[in-house]
Amino acid sequence: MTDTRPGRNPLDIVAAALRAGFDVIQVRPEDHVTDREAYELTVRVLAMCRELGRTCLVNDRLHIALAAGADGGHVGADDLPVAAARRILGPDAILGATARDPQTARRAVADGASYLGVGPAFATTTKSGLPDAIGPAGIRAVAQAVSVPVVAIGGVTADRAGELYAAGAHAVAVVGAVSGAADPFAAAAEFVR
Ligand SMILES: Cc1ncc(COP(=O)(O)OP(=O)(O)O)c(N)n1
Ligand SMILES: Cc1nc(C(=O)O)sc1CCOP(=O)(O)O
Ligand SMILES: [Mg+2]
Repeated sequence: MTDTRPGRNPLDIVAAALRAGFDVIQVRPEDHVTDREAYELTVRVLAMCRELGRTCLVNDRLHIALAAGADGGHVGADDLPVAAARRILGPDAILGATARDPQTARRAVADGASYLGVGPAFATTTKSGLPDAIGPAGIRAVAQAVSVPVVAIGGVTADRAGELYAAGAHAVAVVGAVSGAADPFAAAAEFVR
């Protein structure tokens, strides 16, 4: 996931992550990023993904996903409802939804989510206001409740990703462990390894 916090260079990090073998990039423009900036970032990330046959999603701002021609988007509890997001993106787009418990997860899938972002797996400093970490057990509870892929998110490091896969995660999503690394390519490669 892109890191648009001040002082970060999201495009360089995305390039390193793609070079290391990441399959999916989610463009996640934070609130201070204008729509114009978010669109321009998405267009550039999408071009990098297309060149390598990887997938590009846009968080929250589905109009930008559509305008740029991205592969889909992601919504959470404060965003458009999943069913509305599905109507906007159409039947074939990838649509992720945040779910922290089995009941929310089942509802999101019924409303059209094609994968679920589940967390926070572990404590994170990247996003504030989150509930307590749910750990591998929380990931497992959701993974057992649905048949769509579960993406574990929140405080994920390469060292701890294995616990999440063992709990049923199909993938992990990461910001800080790659973006904040001294060598983002090496950090991303460690995840892939
Ligand atoms: C893969 C994935 N999982 C969860 C989220 C979080 O979405 P949300 O709860 O809407 O919070 P923001 O990312 O919008 O701040 C995500 N983006 N991606
Ligand atoms: C954006 C986001 N959403 C979360 C959730 O639990 O919904 S955790 C999170 C932050 C992910 O960043 P990092 O890999 O640096 O912890
Ligand atoms: Mg959101």
